[in-house]
Amino acid sequence: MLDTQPDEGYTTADGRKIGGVAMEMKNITLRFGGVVAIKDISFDIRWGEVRAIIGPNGAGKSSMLNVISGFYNPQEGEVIYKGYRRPRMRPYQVARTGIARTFQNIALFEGMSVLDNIMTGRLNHMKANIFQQAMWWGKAQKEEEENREKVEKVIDFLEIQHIRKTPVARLPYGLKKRVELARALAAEPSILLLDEPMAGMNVEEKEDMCRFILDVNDEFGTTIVLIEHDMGVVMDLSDRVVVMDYGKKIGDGTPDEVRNNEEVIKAYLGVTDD
Ligand SMILES: Nc1ncnc2c1ncn2[C@@H]1O[C@H](COP(=O)(O)OP(=O)(O)OP(=O)(O)O)[C@@H](O)[C@H]1O
Repeated sequence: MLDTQPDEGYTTADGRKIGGVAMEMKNITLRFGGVVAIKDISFDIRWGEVRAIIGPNGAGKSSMLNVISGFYNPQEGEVIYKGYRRPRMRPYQVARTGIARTFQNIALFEGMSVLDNIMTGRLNHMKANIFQQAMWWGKAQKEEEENREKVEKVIDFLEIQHIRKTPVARLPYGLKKRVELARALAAEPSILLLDEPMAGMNVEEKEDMCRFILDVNDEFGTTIVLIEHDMGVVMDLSDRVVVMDYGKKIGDGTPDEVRNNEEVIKAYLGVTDD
């Protein structure tokens, strides 16, 4: 059943067109035993948007990303995706609906090359069965070529040609994070979820990552939902920001609106009276 009507979206201050609602989180509550990680939170994500989720440690941000990616199913509330209520799904099923993610702690195959790691991002696009793959028959061969082509495009885009054969274990932290982004992008997602993409990076690595995130959004029109602690980064990158605190939503709006929200200032930005 259609729960949301498509609407026109809006135009950002810098002239980018943001589309209608892609996903709506409606009254989401998520509990772990006695701990309420998310309390009755609602917000939406629009096509083409860079949407940030911020908040202090333990606010429930990762839990929210895990609800979006299907890793957790909330006890209460609904996820409306593309106008339809999403049934309970497992993460791989959600991935097939065009949602890819990166993790707070890098989750790559350390012993495998960069190229092979990124190829695993194409798994959802592989349809040929094992027998066809083993025999290298038509369909499997064509599929393999297509997958390689897509992966090479991502490698070029993220400027990691020089390390394509390097085992991930040998890479510095910033490049590992970029490879993780590459693997998520190889899935050609409509919505990309980034859990603290800049965490642990030095200034230069952060600048690179910011540029790549904006380029992905611009070039492929990918909708991006990101959790980030660096407020400068959040304010620079995001079109709209959801602010969480102790599992509740305490703010939602443009970076400027959020920056000037009294509750947010008190709870999160920690501005003192002097
Ligand atoms: N798998 C789990 N089992 C039990 N409690 C959990 C689980 N995952 C999260 N929590 C609890 O839910 C609350 C929200 O945690 P969550 O990791 O979502 O917060 P966060 O805002 O992402 O924090 P951080 O910024 O530190 O990553 C915390 O109290 C946390 O201890």
